[in-house]
Amino acid sequence: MATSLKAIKFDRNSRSLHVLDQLLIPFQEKYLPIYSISDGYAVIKKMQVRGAPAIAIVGVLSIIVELNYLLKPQGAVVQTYYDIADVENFKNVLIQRIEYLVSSRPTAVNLSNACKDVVQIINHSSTDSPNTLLEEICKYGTKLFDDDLTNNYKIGENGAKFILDNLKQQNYTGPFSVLTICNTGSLATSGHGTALGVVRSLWELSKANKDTEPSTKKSKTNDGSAGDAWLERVFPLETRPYNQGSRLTAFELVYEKIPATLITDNMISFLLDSIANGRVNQPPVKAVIVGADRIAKNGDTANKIGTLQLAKISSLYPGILFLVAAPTTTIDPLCPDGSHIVVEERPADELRKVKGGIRDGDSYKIINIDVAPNEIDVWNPSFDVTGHVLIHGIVTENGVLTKTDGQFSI
Ligand SMILES: CSC[C@H]1O[C@H](OP(=O)(O)O)[C@H](O)[C@@H]1O
Repeated sequence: MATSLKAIKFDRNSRSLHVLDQLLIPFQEKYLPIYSISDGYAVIKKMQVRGAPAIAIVGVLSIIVELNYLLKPQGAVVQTYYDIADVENFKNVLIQRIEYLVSSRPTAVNLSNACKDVVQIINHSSTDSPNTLLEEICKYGTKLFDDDLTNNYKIGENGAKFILDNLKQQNYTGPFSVLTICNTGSLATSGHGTALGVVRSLWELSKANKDTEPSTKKSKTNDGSAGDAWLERVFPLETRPYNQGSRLTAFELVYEKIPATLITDNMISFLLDSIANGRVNQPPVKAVIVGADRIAKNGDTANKIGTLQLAKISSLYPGILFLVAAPTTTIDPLCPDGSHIVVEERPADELRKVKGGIRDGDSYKIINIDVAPNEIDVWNPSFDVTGHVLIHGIVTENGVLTKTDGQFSI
């Protein structure tokens, strides 16, 4: 299978949108055309597209492709939602369809923030021309896409330097490992990633420490002096029940040739114990880097289910940084703390069944298999909320937020 890592393909001339069906990764690479807000809702709801930044981008681009088609002669004939001749009706119906889009996944704030921005554009636009409104929304959507990629590289560098600087302050030298959960890479964003973007940048930045003699070290930490530690291995968690870790993050790490060892979500404690007592001969874990779907004003963070457990366990091991990596668009200043975050619950069958691939020649056939009795009740929260007390830093494109007297000032 090709190793394309682009989750989203948007042609800015034709304004056509295609998304990678992530339910099929790593077994098949298939791009799905998106023609409308309804298509955007469907791929986000089904998690064919997932990742807080990616769903915001696809959401806004689906608005653009809907309007772009609707405002063409052939589109006007088949559309059934809008009365283009009545601008107020047009705007009101468009806002209603955007509100429907936001309901696809309630926890990640990026989608609702981006859609709020588009509604602002609609409500404050001075134009009565749907075509002019389309151009205004298109300008916003392409900037959202471009800014996400730019921000991810900044997040990556800020996080990598923070980790290396922290290790230098600990006088730690040599190889180290990191843990991560879910998928927060190119498949969850416009590219590079957030937490996995920190891993990518850490791999590049610290490689210099591994490859050169102390006297000629090139890698720089925040204080500008050469660092003496380097990333040796990544431990991605499988991340049941959707398996973003085993299917998506493992795929990205193999693609990047970054050494990685996949573990199940229930191996965290034994891995950390086994490294500490020498049962497992791997470099010590010195950082846990996770993504975010919504960061409250006090730093409490909603992220993939399993993140809270990872934070609690790693807090028992001295010297392990627990970092959240996310663009500032994931911060919700209107949410005072984690108790106010709505946690999406997903369909029971996503836990009772597992999707996998059966080799079929040089390709795979996708199958669903039952892994639990159909009659069993299921609780399937897609996220959990990690208290700010367990978080050492929040890595953003503007720098790393840290606590003073135990409190974040966001
Ligand atoms: C940079 S992705 C942020 C966030 O989104 C993922 O959730 P999902 O796969 O359900 O969309 C996961 O929680 C990531 O940490």
